[in-house]
Amino acid sequence: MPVQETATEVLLTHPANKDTSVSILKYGATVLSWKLNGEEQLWLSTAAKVDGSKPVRGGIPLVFPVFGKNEHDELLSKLPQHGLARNSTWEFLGQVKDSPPTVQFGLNEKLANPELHALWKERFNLILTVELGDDFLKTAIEVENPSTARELQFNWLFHTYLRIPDIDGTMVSNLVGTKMYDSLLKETMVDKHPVVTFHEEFDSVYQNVAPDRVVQVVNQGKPLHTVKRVNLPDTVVWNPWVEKAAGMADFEPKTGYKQMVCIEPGHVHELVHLAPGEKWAAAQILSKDALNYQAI
Ligand SMILES: O=P(O)(O)OC[C@H]1O[C@H](O)[C@H](O)[C@@H](O)[C@@H]1O
Repeated sequence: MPVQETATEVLLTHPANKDTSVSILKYGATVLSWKLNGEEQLWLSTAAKVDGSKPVRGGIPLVFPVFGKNEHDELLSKLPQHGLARNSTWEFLGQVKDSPPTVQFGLNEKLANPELHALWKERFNLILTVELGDDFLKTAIEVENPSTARELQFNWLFHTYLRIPDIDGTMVSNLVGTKMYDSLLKETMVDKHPVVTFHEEFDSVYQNVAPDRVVQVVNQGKPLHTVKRVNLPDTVVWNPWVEKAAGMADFEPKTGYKQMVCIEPGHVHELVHLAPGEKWAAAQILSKDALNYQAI
């Protein structure tokens, strides 16, 4: 059975390879696991809540309509960090394609977590499409503004926790020369490092990354993850390191920061402005490609 649904999750198995699968929690429409030929590609905290009591720590949480905390926008500033999509239960819309197996989930203002929607009373229709290829995982989002009168303003981001063997010896490529906002220093600069490496907490928003730049996570010279973006200009890179991991109750094991790096394609530096009746679409594609140094 390529698609199995339980009360809380949807599991897709590739018809040509039973060891390639993806599981999605209806809460947050959060991808919890993506196995490629039996090998897990995503990091999920062993203390992650999957009972709907809080957003999932790991996998691919969905960030909408605000990334981080917005201090300026009159409407968005009332929402908690990262908005309401990751803490709302989405509707499973079913399978839309057999090959590769593809499913959809939907969220709108009626289904959204009512306490959070009360803080941001906009109308919206979201459709998440998850496609399990034999060598890739594609997550695509469509946002519709159903209002006939009001513009919809939002951020979107796929908060992807990638699994790595060790943060030492791991680097992230193809971001050199890109303007970045260092969220820890609260400074904007151009990253001149040929690759990103990790020695302490790292939290930066790379802005307007050229659309053809393919971000790769490389460990000991071996390309582990390739992240492609469709209509997502920004990329957040995050590793919490020792102290931040220690401060998160749902982050376990505490040494787990060594086994993960978040590469988060999004539209977060600026808001998307969506006119009444209009749609906006974007996607992330994860794969394991050969090394491709586009910029050093
Ligand atoms: O703890 P959360 O609300 O899930 O946020 C986790 C992280 O998300 C993003 O990567 C931000 O850039 C970080 O500043 C934040 O700490």
